[in-house]
Parts: sequence; C-alpha cells; structure tokens
Amino acid sequence: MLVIKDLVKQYGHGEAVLKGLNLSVEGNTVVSIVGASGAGKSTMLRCINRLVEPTSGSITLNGTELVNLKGGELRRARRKIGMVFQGFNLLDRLTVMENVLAGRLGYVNLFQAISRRYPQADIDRAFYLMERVGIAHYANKRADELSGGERQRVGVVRALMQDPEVLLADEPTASLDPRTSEQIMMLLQSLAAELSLPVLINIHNVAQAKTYTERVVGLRHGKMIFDGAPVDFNKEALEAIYGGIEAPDEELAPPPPKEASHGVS
Ligand SMILES: Nc1ncnc2c1ncn2[C@@H]1O[C@H](COP(=O)(O)OP(=O)(O)OP(=O)(O)O)[C@@H](O)[C@H]1O
Repeated sequence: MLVIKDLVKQYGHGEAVLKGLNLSVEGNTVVSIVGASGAGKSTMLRCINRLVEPTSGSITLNGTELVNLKGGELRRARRKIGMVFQGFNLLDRLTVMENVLAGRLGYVNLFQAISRRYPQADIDRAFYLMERVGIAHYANKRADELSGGERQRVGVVRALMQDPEVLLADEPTASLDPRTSEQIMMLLQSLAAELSLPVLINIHNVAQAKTYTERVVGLRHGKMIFDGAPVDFNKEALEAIYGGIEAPDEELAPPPPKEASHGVS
C-alpha cells in the first residue's frame, strides 16, 4: 500500500508546487493523475521514487518510509518502485533483452552487472513478461528498431523486472498514437490485476483516464481537487481542475475491445 501524507514540494525559494497532498493507493488499483501542465503531477510521482526530494511530508510503501532514506536503503527501496516514462528511456543500442534485464540491475552484484551475466531465473522471468506483452520475438532486436508502442512495452517489462510493489507511469502514452495509447493503457490495467500491483499513471488525456483507470485524482496548482471514480468525474470536476487553464478532450473514448490475455500486438 502506498500512503502519501501532507506531501509538500518547493523548488528553491518559489511557491510550493505540491501543497500538502494526501493519497492512499492499495491493492491493484489503477489510479490516473490528471491536471493541467504544471499542476505538479510529475513532481508527485518523482517524489515517490525520490528522483525529486520532498520538502516535507511522508510517503510510505508497504510500511517503509521513503522520505529521508539514503544510500543503500534508498537503493533497496527504489527497487520496489517501477517507473515507466513518456520517452521510454531505453538504451537504444542495446537489445530488447538487455534493456529488459536492466530492470534487474538493482538486484545483481557488480560483476554480474558489468559482465551482464544475469541469473537464469531473471532471464526466464524476462521471457515470460516479454511473451506476456507480445515482444518476446524482438528479444534480440535493437531497441531503436522498434515502434513506439513496442518500445513502451519494453519500458513496462523493464519496470516489472524490478519486481515492484508499485508502478509509476509518467505520461506513458503521450508519445504514442491514440490506438497504441489505448493498448498501453489496457495493458497497464490488466497487468495491475494480474500482478496485484497498484499503478499510478500521470495522463493528460482525460477520456483515457476515465476509460482505463478505476480512480481519478485531479490536481490543480499542487492541490488535490478531485479523488473519485471515473463516473463521478463530471463537468464540474473538469472545470475545477482545468477551468480557465486549458480545455482537454472531454469526449469519452469508445469502450475498449477486450484485450487478449496473452500476446498483445
Ligand atoms: N526541477 C525543477 N526546478 C524548478 N521548478 C520545477 C522543476 N521541476 C518542475 N518545476 C515546476 O514545478 C511545477 C510543477 O511541474 P510538474 O512537471 O510537476 O507539473 P506537471 O503537472 O507534471 O506538468 P506537465 O503535465 O506539463 O508535465 C511547474 O511550475 C514546473 O515549472
């Protein structure tokens, strides 16, 4: 369970960009975080994995306080936090398998990491997950030979290789076309259920947030303005979050086709 309490982040001496956030996410809930540009969505996710230092507040993951962890303790805690990025963050010249196995770097010793000698169990897990998301046949291809959607699947598998207790996705579909975006959202949704993993997804597309996640959190100027079910995310909520800032697409995407449980293309 991820529990955020009174989270404040102030960069330098400016106004705080997170102004006392409180959020609990448990089980295999998939939560979307929406809000206008600059609302603090990325800052919030990055505070969780400590890519950004919180100014004050508490973030616990299954009982471990993440704020103020240092050195080895921080590295160990970070292994439990998978992250999926908008720009995929793959090593282009390495193969898909090498990128995927990079998710195990926090677990293997220095010799194994340098020589890229991973335990057989890691390789087996990599194949299982690549198979699951439909990229196993690309295992030996260079990452830069893949399409955007395929690259994001590599990013997802790499994050899952960490054996995470929570998965964070920072605008995972923003670089993808609409159809591929929907496939990635469906994939995150089904993986959360299969792996009993809470997932937090920063997303600009309100329609996709409402369609593919079961809880929507809306931020405005670093404050939580909405936290509820998609069905309750109405025009008032939309106005409260975006009013006077921007007009996101309000149209709900058509219902998703049911995803096959294996080999998503
Ligand atoms: N490293 C930084 N130093 C100073 N200010 C920052 C830094 N990172 C973000 N900010 C500021 O913090 C505020 C929140 O930014 P953040 O990226 O968290 O918002 P966001 O909701 O994720 O926006 P977007 O949807 O555009 O990614 C913005 O005003 C931004 O300029």
